Amino acid sequence: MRVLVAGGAGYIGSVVTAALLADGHEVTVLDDLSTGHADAVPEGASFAQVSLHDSAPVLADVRPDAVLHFAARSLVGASQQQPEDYWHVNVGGSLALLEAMRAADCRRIVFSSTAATYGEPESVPIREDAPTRPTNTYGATKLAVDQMLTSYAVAHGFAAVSLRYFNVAGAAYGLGERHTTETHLIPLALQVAAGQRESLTVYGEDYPTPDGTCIRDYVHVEDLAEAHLLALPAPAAGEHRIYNLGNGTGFSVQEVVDAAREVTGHPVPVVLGERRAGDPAQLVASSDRIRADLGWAPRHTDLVGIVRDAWDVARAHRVTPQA
Ligand SMILES: NC(=O)c1ccc[n+]([C@@H]2O[C@H](COP(=O)([O-])OP(=O)(O)OC[C@H]3O[C@@H](n4cnc5c(N)ncnc54)[C@H](O)[C@@H]3O)[C@@H](O)[C@H]2O)c1
Ligand SMILES: O=c1ccn([C@@H]2O[C@H](COP(=O)(O)OP(=O)(O)O[C@H]3O[C@H](CO)[C@H](O)[C@H](O)[C@H]3O)[C@@H](O)[C@H]2O)c(=O)[nH]1
Repeated sequence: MRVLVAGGAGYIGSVVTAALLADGHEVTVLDDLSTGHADAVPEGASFAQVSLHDSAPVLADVRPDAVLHFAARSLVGASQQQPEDYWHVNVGGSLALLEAMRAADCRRIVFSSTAATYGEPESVPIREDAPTRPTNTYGATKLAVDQMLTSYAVAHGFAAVSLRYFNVAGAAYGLGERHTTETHLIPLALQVAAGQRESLTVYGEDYPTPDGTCIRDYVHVEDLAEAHLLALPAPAAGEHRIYNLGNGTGFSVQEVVDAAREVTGHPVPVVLGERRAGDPAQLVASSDRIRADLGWAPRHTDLVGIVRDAWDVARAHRVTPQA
């Protein structure tokens, strides 16, 4: 297929671009480099430094068979401070992209949705038929795009898949997480291990979990890439599917810190902090639907292995020069 990857210079988009190329697809990356890196675009992909809002000429020129849409603002805290930026990029940008697709007669799309569309869960593991009650603007904007896709499928014959990622982690194809503003637990713990930060603040130790710290579902980015390859041809015209993507197992913040110590062999000093607003005690996905429909099965489910892959690539990028 000829595929356009919006946001392919970012963490997940670059890994999926590499997987698409390895699978024999022709790839054009569209990215404004607002949080991505030009050198993350894998060799073999064409690159257009263009915003979602100005994507029409690129779509008209490339005439892709399908679009994979990763481009977004995705910091939960910032979404509460600057909601306008999140509605503009995530919703306005996605609408511009869908209209550019329609004009170029491309109606197949896989979209990066999120566990944040569910909000505080009533029960875990979380299934796709759970209520969607986002507790922050980021989750609300992603849910709005999911709904946009449903209506484009019904009205305009789009074949669409929303993949609701839980906590994406690890590295593949030499590509890992390199966010200038890093808020995610695993890269932060590894920066502490590398001596780039003094300590890691653990946001709360009094949750109703076995060790008192929050439990999350860390899914390896390589397993996520595999899910995109399976999802791409799956829906028929007029169909919008929604799939959760998680590891199936939850790990606590304390277990992540222990894994970071084990993998790196360095101390990871920890400071106990307040709970972070809006953090549910436990978020774990049921990925039964994508397993049943598409035969997806995560292969890199071991936490130490996930942390090791992240560490190896971070070191190779000299993000952790002391290591
Ligand atoms: N990392 C996670 O754990 C996680 C979890 C759930 C969902 N997601 C979603 O997955 C997607 C990828 O996440 P990531 O961690 O790789 O983020 P990232 O910031 O590394 O990648 C996003 C990419 O989109 C680009 N971009 C942003 N706005 C753009 C615009 N207006 N026009 C063109 N390009 C634009 C950025 O430059 C960047 O390269 C996002 O949509 C995010 O919301 C991520
Ligand atoms: O310095 C830190 C950073 C994180 N945490 C804790 O570690 C866990 C994981 O936090 P992350 O920030 O790495 O990830 P989140 O679970 O907050 O966010 C993830 O899930 C969200 C849905 O709730 C969104 O989908 C988001 O994009 C995705 O990264 C949380 O319990 C958090 O409180 C700490 O204790 N200290």
